[in-house]
Amino acid sequence: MKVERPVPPDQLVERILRRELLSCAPDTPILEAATIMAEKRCSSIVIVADGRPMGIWTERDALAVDLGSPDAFTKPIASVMSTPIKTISGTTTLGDAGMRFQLEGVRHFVVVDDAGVAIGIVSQSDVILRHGVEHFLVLRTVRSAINRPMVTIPADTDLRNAIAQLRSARTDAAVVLGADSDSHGIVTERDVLRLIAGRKGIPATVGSIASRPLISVRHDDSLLGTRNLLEEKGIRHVGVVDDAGQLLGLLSFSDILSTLQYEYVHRLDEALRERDEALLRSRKDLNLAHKVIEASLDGIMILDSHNRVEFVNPAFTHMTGYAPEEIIGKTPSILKSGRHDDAFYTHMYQTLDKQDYWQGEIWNRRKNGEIYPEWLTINVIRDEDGSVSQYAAIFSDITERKKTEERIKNLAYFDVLTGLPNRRLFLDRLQLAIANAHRHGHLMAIMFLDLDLFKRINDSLGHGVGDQVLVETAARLSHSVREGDTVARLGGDEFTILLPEIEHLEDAAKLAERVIGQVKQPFIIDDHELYITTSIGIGVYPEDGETVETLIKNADTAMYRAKDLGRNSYQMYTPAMNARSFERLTMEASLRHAVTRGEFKLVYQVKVDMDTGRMSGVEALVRWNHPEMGLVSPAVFIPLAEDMGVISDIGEWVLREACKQCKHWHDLGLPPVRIAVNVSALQFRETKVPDVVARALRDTGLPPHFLELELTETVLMQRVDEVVVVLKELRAMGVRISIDDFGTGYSSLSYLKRMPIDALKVDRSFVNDIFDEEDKVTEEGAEIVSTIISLAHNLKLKAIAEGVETPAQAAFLQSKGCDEVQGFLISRPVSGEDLISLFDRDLLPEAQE
Ligand SMILES: Nc1nc2c(ncn2[C@@H]2O[C@@H]3COP(=O)(O)O[C@H]4[C@@H](O)[C@H](n5cnc6c(=O)[nH]c(N)nc65)O[C@@H]4COP(=O)(O)O[C@H]3[C@H]2O)c(=O)[nH]1
Repeated sequence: MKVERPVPPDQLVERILRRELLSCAPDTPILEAATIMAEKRCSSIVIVADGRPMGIWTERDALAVDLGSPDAFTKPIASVMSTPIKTISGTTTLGDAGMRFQLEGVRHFVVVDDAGVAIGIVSQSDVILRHGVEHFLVLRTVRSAINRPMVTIPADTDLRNAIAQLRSARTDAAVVLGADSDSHGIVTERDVLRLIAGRKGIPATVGSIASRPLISVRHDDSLLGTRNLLEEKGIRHVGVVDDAGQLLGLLSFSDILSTLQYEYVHRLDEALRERDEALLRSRKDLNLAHKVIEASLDGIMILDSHNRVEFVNPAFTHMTGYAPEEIIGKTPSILKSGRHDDAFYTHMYQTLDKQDYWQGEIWNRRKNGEIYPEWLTINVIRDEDGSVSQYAAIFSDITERKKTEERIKNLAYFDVLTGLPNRRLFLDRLQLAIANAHRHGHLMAIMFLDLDLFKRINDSLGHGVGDQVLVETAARLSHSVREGDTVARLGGDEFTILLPEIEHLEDAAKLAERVIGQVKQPFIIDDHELYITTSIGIGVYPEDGETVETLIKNADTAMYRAKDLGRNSYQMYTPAMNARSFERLTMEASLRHAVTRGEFKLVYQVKVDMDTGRMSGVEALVRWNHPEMGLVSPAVFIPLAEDMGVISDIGEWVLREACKQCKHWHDLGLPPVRIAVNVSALQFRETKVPDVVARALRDTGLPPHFLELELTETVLMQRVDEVVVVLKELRAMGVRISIDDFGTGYSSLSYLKRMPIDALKVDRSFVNDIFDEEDKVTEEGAEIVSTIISLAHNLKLKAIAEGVETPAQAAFLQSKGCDEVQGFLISRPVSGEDLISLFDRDLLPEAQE
């Protein structure tokens, strides 16, 4: 009995069958069949006709042969074989085979192939012993395996009688009793078979064929040792003796098997139950996996080992546009976008080969031709033997993600409104340009640009128009520069130009002139014709700074210098400028406290009635008397105050002070005069002007019709309807309204008509342009002034000219019907005290002459 290496229960019977099948034809004489079996020490022979097993004849059947009848040995085996024969397919698993042995109560199956041809035999012991029994046998004693009564036959018993006893006891062996225990022997079915095969005549008593001595083991020996003994001796039975050496019974190999059988069947049941549970589990798992794959938002594609599509899920179809039937059986190359070269795919397959895994971004093509990016993961699925069985590809469409990334990148480096590089990108490029210039020893330059009075456009025409101006400016700047130069927007109306390489300083200056010329061209936006100018500061590497910070600071300073010097121009940086910007900083700090510290004062400039030559009114002009800097011009600090958000405080102080002064003149008994106060556009927007005015009038006691507010044109074009309401309110109080600097803004006739105003003030730049340097009337200057005057009259408004410096200008204005004039010709702005001397006098120069 050979115990083989344990074989798993899902292995097939064909792996363990014994292929030397003892077989014979149906007409084989019993004698011959018995001889074959005895020689081969085999317990059965299969009777085969045309290759098919018909029946079986076993050692047990040999007991049925009538040994007394000589014909019995020559009878054909077919007449005594057991039939039908039980067969089992070679592809049955050992687990299932074990079950069949148990259920059908047989000890052998003839193994057949698919065509039913006998290919071998398998016994129950073959199956059981393949399952690894040592650990079990070692624990059991011999006594526990004895499960049937011992048959004993005295040695002198007639042989045929003895065989009959074996048959009736349904046992394969019996103890042949000798005179004492040492002379006991054993007789088995095999002995009977040998007798038939021997053809030597039949002995009379069983004692003559018994094998002696009867090999015995002790009752408490382990079954494993006994099994080994049986194997070693090549026998199938042993006697079992107790401690006293008394024979207790016979133990056969099949007894050991029966003992094992219970355990085996138990284990088999357990294995089967486990298998069923595992099957159920895996069926559930499969079901779950199927549902997950179907519902997955990721596209899933399974390819066979030849790279042909086996399966795709609905998400695949959704993303690629290919229905399963359109792609199954094809290779995935149908999805190729053409964006990747062969090297890309080669690398992918090499990685898959090496690592069984590839992940990355890939561009594919949908059925509609659209190319899209996907994030793809491919896993190689291998068989147990390691060969590739499938590829599983899982992917998601990352079009949106890529767009977002792109947007984020753009947001990080580009200005959303104009599409120009933003501050960060500009700084990156500047850093690079400095390094390059340093390495190659060449010059480079940056320009800082700021649109002059851009705030006015925003304030008057709204941010929509302002934005369009910025976009158009960006385009003009981009067209003005060379390839390789960078135009960037730093924010608001601030732009920069980076010239990474210039030969001479003049190159930068020339570009600045070109840019100024470009920006000066009219902007046509939403029916508005806008005239814009720009101030530019230039910083050159290495003269004006060798680091990003100093270059930027100095170009910025140069730009402010350009603005201070009258805008619409450029300035190259000079070290002296830094002193100025320092000045600006100090000025900002002091301006915050100027009102509370009482550093402001008002001066007054008269307006003269052209018809009478008498004072018709007075304009209050603010002055800042800075403790260190001295008198600072409002043209400098008013824009600063607007930027800093302190204009309304200053404005309110001016208003109260002016009203107080005017009331004071009245109280002095001087001829009652009207006082005009400037209100900045920002102040107009930020405060409730009628409330502030009402408070100032009430607190000072000045009657409202002696107060006039001078508003700039830009005020009129803020939210028009609201402005009209406020102006009407002021007019209803009795306050007069005039429009200052008329002609420099963008007011249209239709707006003007709707505005409740009293006068237009012709800007002094136009008055200045009436005559050229040789005192000749200029066509254009004269024309503009005449037009404004007639416009005012057409609208039933007074026309007032400011900045009148010469008698000729005054005469011209008078000839055009201008109602009032104001200017150095008549009087510079003077203190409230000094103004007293101007009352009640003819102030026009002709009258003086
Ligand atoms: N070249 C020349 N200039 C003349 C002549 N006659 C008068 N001026 C100047 O022209 C400016 C007239 O005031 P504006 O156009 O309202 O222009 C004012 C006004 O817009 C603003 N401003 C002055 N005071 C105030 C104020 O109290 N509040 C507000 N919001 N702005 C003020 O500052 C601007 C400048 O004021 P100022 O420096 O006082 O300058 C004054 C005045 O000194 C002349 O014949 N020739």
